[in-house]
Amino acid sequence: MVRMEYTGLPRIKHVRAFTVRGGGADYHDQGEGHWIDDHIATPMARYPEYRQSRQSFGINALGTLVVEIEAEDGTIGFAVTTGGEPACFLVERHLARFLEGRNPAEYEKIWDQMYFSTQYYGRKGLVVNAISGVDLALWDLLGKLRGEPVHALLGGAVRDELQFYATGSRPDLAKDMGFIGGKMPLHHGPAGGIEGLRKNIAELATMRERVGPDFWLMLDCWMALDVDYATRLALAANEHGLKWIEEAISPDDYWGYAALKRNVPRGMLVTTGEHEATRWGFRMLLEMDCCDILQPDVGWCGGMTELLKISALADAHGKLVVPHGSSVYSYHFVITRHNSPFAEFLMMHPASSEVVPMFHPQLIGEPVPVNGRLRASALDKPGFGVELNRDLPMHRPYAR
Ligand SMILES: C[C@H](O)[C@H](O)CC(=O)C(=O)O
Ligand SMILES: [Mg+2]
Repeated sequence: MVRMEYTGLPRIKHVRAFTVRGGGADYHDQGEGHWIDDHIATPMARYPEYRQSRQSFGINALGTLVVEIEAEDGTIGFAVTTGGEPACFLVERHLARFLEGRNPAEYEKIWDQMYFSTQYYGRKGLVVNAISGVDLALWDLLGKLRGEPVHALLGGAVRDELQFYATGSRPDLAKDMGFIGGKMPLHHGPAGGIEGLRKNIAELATMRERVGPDFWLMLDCWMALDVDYATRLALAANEHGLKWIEEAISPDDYWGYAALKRNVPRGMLVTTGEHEATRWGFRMLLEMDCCDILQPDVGWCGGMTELLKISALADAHGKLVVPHGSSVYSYHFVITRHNSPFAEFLMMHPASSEVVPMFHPQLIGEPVPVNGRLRASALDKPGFGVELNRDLPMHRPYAR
């Protein structure tokens, strides 16, 4: 039997990896005075010298990774994620071999080979960020080659628009801008003692007064707490209608999350997953009943190929998947899934007072919510529908 070339797509010619600094996919890499680096509770706050600023302990040490995949006909797919120079090494010196010369439609096999070839030193963190970047660039290329948006490749939109909640320092302003809720960073952790706990609750109470009884308010704890502190915070915050408590403890402490989920007041949601990776990591969260909403970051969890598996697993467990940040990579997913009913929008304006594109200045044509919403038709462009801002100074440290 003659086996037909089933896609007619040009093969992959070249994979390239670059670093770029200043916001964008490494959204913590912001200038001074930004709300995202203003005394936010972290696991490093146990050391007073690292308490005021997350940049002081290197939250922005990596910078952005840009992956470009060029096909033989000159079409280029690209993606951005966090990873910087070490991720460039991984992409150019290890992962590129699984793509060059291949058919871009073979994303399952390519993912499998990237993951299992790095498993002896990878599995989570930086290596999976790099795999995610390559995977997203591949989906972008596939969409561009087929002339279809990624959401169409995923099965198509299941609703006409996306609805967003906003993460930032001013949920009250987010409400005026039409968002459905506001997630604030927690400012004090266990090192701040009872005084800090009271300040956390006072901030929440002030915001509740400003936004009224119905607007969603959430707290992002960025892995800073222990189960006892998180439980006390949740109980006190319940009086002020906290909708969810996010990433309260270490992502490795599945047992702690299971305990926290049992401890929080009925109706309050426990969310986590932005620093979790792959179907196996999320399986732990699901089977140990760690949370109510999974929040994979599309650029960190293994990319779109892996997110589809994570979301199917979550669906079978009756759980929602609301990806962390990740801009267009998240929007193209959320619009296609019933168990992803709304999306996050990270307010990257330094004072959270204006809507600016989440990955500014790296993407050209990055859509932003208007009145807290985005029409599905705004995503109707080939691939992820954005272009790379080539005016930025990009560096290719491991060119081959
Ligand atoms: C605000 C949080 O500390 C973090 O910077 C962002 C995040 O975890 C989220 O958007 O979720
Ligand atoms: Mg978070």
